[in-house]
Amino acid sequence: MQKNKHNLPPGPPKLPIIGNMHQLGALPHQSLCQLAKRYGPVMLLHLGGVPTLVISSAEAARVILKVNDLSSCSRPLLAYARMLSYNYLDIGFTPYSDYWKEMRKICNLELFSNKRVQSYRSIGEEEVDSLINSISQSSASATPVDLTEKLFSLTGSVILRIAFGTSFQGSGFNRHRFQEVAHDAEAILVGYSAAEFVPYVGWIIDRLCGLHHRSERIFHELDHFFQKVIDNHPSSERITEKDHEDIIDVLLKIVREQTGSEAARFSHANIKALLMNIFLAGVEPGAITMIWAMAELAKKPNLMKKAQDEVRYVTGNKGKVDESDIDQLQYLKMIVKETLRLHPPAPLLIPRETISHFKVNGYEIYPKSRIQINAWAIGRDPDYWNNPEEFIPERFIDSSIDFKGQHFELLPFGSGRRICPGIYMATTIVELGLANLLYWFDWKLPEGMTVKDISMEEEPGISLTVSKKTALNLVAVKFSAAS
Ligand code: HEM
Repeated sequence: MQKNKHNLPPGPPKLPIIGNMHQLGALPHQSLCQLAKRYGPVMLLHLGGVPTLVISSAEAARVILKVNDLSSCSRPLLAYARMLSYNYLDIGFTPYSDYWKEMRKICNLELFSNKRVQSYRSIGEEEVDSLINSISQSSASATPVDLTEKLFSLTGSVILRIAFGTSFQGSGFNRHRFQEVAHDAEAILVGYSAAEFVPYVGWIIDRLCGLHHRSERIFHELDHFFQKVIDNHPSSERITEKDHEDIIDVLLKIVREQTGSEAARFSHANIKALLMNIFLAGVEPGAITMIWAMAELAKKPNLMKKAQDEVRYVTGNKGKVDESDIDQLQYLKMIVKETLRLHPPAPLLIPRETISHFKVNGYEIYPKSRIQINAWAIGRDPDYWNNPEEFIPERFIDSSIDFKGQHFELLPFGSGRRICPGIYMATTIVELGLANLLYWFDWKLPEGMTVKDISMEEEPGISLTVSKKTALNLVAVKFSAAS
């Protein structure tokens, strides 16, 4: 197929069968960033038999995600996404189609609108309160707090209540297993399976390596959980007895209200496919962002102090940071932006596939090309950022740059038609969580540790999201004016 194509982007020479797979390393976004220094910001690799364009500059990302948004807004059919998305009935992994447009409309209007996120507000506040209470207990005994565990628990509890109307106790998952399943499912979704990249025999390799079996196990575990929570949902008459609708209530209502030719178009399988996306997107990326932010601040106590002064000044002696304070926390918002610049939780976004032909940087991009945008590399590009490796929230003072998809040097949520629809929901919980951690406690390093000992290494492995490799343990000292 490549033979009749001309003026393709440059890229490293490939090996038979595996192509450039061996060059991805344990942290593909980092290896690809290095390769881009040699071959340029529009680079062509072969992952097994699949030609893949890797984009590593803000300008090339703009040409793809804005100028050619419609041409580049599909998704490739990933081998294991088929299973986990109920045969592409979801929104995140389904190719561009009328079905995707319908699902996206439901997300934008019904599930993640500002109004809907506001209606979840009390859940976020209650879960943050219980996080603060549990940290207070460790603080009383001066034992280090495992913030990694606590923050995954926070996002897990919030998403369980908002989406599934349940809690850890009711879900049948313990907190550890919940996080493990989310992580495994993400790795399976975009992990480089042999079925994907090795023609004809790839599926045999996956079976021999146990990947196929592992995927089936995760799928059945989640499917069982989704079915159970759907079955436990009240009938239409009883919804009004609840103080708020969760996402399953909203989706069941859509199923019930289908009429005429629409009837049965949207069924339990569609709901479960969407729940799969919400489960995966809702738990890991938010927790990862808060963990990196706290690690960066623990490394720079002067910045931590500045953020604490701000939140304590704005909150005064109310004894609680609530969402109405968050708009005034300008420095905290800069910290979140800076964290997402250096540590985008999905460093290569979600792969795209082109629908029609266009050009980038003079190279021809053909239909059905796979595209990976390296948001991690773009966030560290010295052409756009001064001292790009340094954590400097102040760089956003007097800057209009944000992460809502209009500034291509900062793309943690992607851009264009496929931009993350959960941005508002995600930033709401990240800002609320961080503001409370900074308000209620001073954070110290465990006995014998110095700032140099805080590891900023990333967890190796091929997955949709990349987290901090080691748990973040800090000692919480209750701030006296807050007690
Ligand atoms: C810090 C938190 C989050 C980050 C960094 C993040 C990042 C992303 C990225 C990079 C994409 C792909 C965008 C593209 O292809 O251009 C995406 C898509 C998506 N995100 Fe998020 N996300 C976050 C939180 C959430 C939350 C809380 C939800 C909902 C509960 C959510 C739901 C989705 C969905 C459904 C898609 C697929 C959209 C589509 O393909 O049309 N995300 N997200």
